Amino acid sequence: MTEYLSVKNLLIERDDRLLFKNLDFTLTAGDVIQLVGRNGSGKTSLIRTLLGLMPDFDGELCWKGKPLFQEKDDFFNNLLYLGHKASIKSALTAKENLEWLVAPYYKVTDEKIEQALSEVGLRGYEDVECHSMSAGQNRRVALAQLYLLDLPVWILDEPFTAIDLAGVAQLEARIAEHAAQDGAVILTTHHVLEIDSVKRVNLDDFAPSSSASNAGGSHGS
Ligand SMILES: Nc1ncnc2c1ncn2[C@@H]1O[C@H](COP(=O)(O)OP(=O)(O)OP(=O)(O)O)[C@@H](O)[C@H]1O
Repeated sequence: MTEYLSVKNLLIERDDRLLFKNLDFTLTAGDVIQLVGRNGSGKTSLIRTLLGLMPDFDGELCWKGKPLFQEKDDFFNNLLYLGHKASIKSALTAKENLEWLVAPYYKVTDEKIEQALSEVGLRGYEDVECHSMSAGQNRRVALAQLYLLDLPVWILDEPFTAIDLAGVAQLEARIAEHAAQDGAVILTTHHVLEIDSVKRVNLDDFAPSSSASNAGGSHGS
């Protein structure tokens, strides 16, 4: 099984305030890791650190066993990242947004985009400008990337935001399907996920006052 990411003895501070320390986990093919923790515990900060956007940290981050930032081209070539904002341009149509979002990877056909939009419940919305769609529909346009891009590692920050119950169930099914096909997923959400064998990493366990953090850490599943 490919070991994609490993996080060893990670410590992150923001504005001189310790968020967590002694954090350890690995992301292997087939894994779904749910980052949990109270508001402000550092879930997004951890994701930003993995993406290289917060370079001040202590600890070791590896991609396929080698230092992550030496391997960042391979990492980014294998990564689908969806941030907690949907990253949708309101002046563009659903189809134009998806063309723009997948352009760094490859050119997709209109048919593939239509299929992906149909998967997220937006059949017939291809040529609708996103400013005239709801928040949940905008999120669904972004989520259509999960049906378009063939990338093994997904990092999804609050992907369920604004999504209705049926959409949540469908997204959970897509995540489980990806993992079953040897993909790997890290996501943040406050939802209780209906996905078998999801591993939970609770950042509260690694917060400064926590005994796990002081004792060297562990992660639950
Ligand atoms: N833009 C920022 N500049 C400085 N500090 C920030 C910024 N955003 C967040 N922080 C600090 O970093 C800490 C961690 O924030 P982060 O967004 O990583 O938490 P989170 O676990 O993702 O929270 P939530 O569950 O509310 O999304 C917060 O307690 C906050 O004090």
